[in-house]
Amino acid sequence: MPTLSRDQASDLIKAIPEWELAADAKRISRTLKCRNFVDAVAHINQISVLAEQEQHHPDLHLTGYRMLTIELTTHAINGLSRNDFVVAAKIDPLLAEQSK
Ligand SMILES: C[C@H](O)[C@H](O)[C@H]1CNC2=NC(N)=NC(=O)C2=N1
Repeated sequence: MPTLSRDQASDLIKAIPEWELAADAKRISRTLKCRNFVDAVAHINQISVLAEQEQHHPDLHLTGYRMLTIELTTHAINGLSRNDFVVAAKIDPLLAEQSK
């Protein structure tokens, strides 16, 4: 699984504008404020089903009771692969009604 260069990552992230590329170009993340705690946990559960289907698993951080941060990196290569962008694009519709 090839590691994406910073240039490749900067290009791919244009297709998923809610996501941010880390300064070290090793991960992408999206943070959103959910309606409430139960909604945030529901999103985590939806994402878990997708992650199992894709066999690619994000780091999920639920902080401040309803702030959900989703981080994607490919642990096997300690960097970004195409898979991270594929899974991010599939997560977005699950979060469609949430604010940033
Ligand atoms: C065998 C299995 O597919 C691998 O261990 C997968 C599981 N999910 C994974 N998820 C992420 N984000 N990175 C990985 O390297 C990874 N490896």
